[in-house]
Amino acid sequence: MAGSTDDQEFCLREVLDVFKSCLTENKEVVIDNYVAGWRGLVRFMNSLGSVFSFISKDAVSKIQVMVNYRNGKNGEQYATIQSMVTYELESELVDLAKRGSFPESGCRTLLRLHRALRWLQLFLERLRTSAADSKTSVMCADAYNESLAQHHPWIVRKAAGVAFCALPGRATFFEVMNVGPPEQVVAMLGDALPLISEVYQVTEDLYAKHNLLNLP
Ligand SMILES: CCCCCCCCCCCCC/C=C/[C@@H](O)[C@H](COP(=O)(O)O)NC(=O)CCCCCCCCCCCCCCC
Repeated sequence: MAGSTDDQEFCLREVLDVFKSCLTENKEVVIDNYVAGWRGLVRFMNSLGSVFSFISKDAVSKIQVMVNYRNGKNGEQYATIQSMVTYELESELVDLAKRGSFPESGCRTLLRLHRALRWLQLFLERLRTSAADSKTSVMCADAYNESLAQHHPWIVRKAAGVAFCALPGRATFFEVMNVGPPEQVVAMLGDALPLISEVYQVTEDLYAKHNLLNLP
């Protein structure tokens, strides 16, 4: 990703721009860009401290599964989420009801990231509309409870709750984003959110159409 390979130069705008570039003209979601977006987010999360490492480890391993498919012999089939779904379903490479021969199918792996994208969308929307004295930990927990938490067992929810308490306050959080003064952060979020939401919705509709929203 141009310009954001160095932690010092990290800017969240560039990361969110990558999500903007995910959608092709005919509304397909490009996996390389989707995965690059997640990489940038993970880098941002790592810069917030090591309490988040259990979260980033899981995200990194899912990102790696997708990268391996892209680099594998059927890489072309994994160019977009749409082509992946078609390919994996037609070739019967997905465990549909319970985990079996394909515990790391592209479809189920991407579904985990997709659910996390819903968390991101809700969290960024809260950040965007928050007052200067709002608590990031509360915004993050609310977004999580409304989305990802519903798919996580108690122990993961508990650990996530502990990690959220370690989030820096809104002012510091905005500084780490490295986008500029708070008004600029808010404006940047306003630009980025509709596109992130669109990527989310296109994926959600595709998964719903193929009955893949509950893949084990
Ligand atoms: C900045 C604060 C970061 C808060 C992150 C909120 C998300 C909390 C997720 C907690 C996940 C705990 C780790 C374990 C997950 C897995 O059990 C679970 C299920 O996987 P399985 O079916 O293979 O077993 N995995 C998942 O649900 C995928 C989780 C992926 C999480 C990616 C989070 C990346 C966060 C990027 C933060 C960027 C913030 C930018 C805001 C300006």
